[in-house]
Amino acid sequence: MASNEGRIPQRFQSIKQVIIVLSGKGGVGKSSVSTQLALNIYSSSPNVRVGILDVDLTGPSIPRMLGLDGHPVYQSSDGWVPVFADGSEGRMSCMSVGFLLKKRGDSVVWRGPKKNGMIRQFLSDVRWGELDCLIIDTPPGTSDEHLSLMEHLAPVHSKLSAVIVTTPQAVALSDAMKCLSFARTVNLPILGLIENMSGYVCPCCGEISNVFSTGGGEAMAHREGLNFLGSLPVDTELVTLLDASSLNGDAALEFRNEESISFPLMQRYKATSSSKLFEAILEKLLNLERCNQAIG
Ligand SMILES: Nc1ncnc2c1ncn2[C@@H]1O[C@H](COP(=O)(O)OP(=O)(O)OP(=O)(O)O)[C@@H](O)[C@H]1O
Ligand code: SF4
Repeated sequence: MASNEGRIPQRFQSIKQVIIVLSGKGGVGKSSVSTQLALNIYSSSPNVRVGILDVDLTGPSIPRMLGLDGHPVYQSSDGWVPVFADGSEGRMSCMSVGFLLKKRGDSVVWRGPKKNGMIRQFLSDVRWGELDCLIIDTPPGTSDEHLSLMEHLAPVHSKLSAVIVTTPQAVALSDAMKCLSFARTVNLPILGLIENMSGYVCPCCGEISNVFSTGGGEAMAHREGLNFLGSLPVDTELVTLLDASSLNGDAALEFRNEESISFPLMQRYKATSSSKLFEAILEKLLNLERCNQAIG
């Protein structure tokens, strides 16, 4: 796998901010938080340009969540052209190993060096152009992918930081602590922590009930001196939305035609209660000064 490592600084020169989304445990909602972060940043201003790089090599889900499954990636003489979200007028772009697999469901079984090569190639070869923010969705835990990202990005980008996603349960919190420890070890500033699947939004009346424990993420943030960015309840509307985005063929067309206005995913997302809650999270993020972000 050829890569052009020397191009990484030049590629990242035109990207104002890079946010790495981390979680200690799988399935806590890291990819859906990455997707929501991108959608909220996109809609925060009419000229904002946002990219998502999905480096969850063994379980890429961003193309599915953005409704971009199966889109081809073009290789130009100057590198890979990212995939643009339908109707986003080129303001939301995405790159994922999911676009490079022959079919959805194919798995990537790679050892460390090959994974590192892929990440290096993503960082050096994707033509993001000017971006206000690049969000990087990572695999759960802290592994080759995270080390590789830090090795290549920390020396070239001064606005590199992370968001940690956890659920409130003890097992997820204990894994989130490992992420925090990783971030501290590699001097990665943490913007804050989001507690996902915290309570349940009733689809009938919108009331939030605490089915499982809640508040564990907030308590951990306070204990560790992190910014607590907010809680997101289990939201069936959000699941329906992200699952519908993954439809292919006729079903997807039918879904898209219901909302013929540009960027149908965004229209649907804005109607969910998660979107309102995430607006507050973004507000907090935007207000954070970088000097308050660094920890440890
Ligand atoms: N707040 C939420 N309410 C309801 N469903 C959610 C919520 N957050 C995530 N989900 C759903 O839970 C599932 C797992 O979420 P997601 O893929 O974002 O997790 P993940 O941490 O990225 O997982 P992994 O890294 O292990 O692939 C998805 O089907 C997603 O739609
Ligand atoms: S939250 Fe309770 S009261 Fe509200 S609709 Fe659901 S079941 Fe009924």
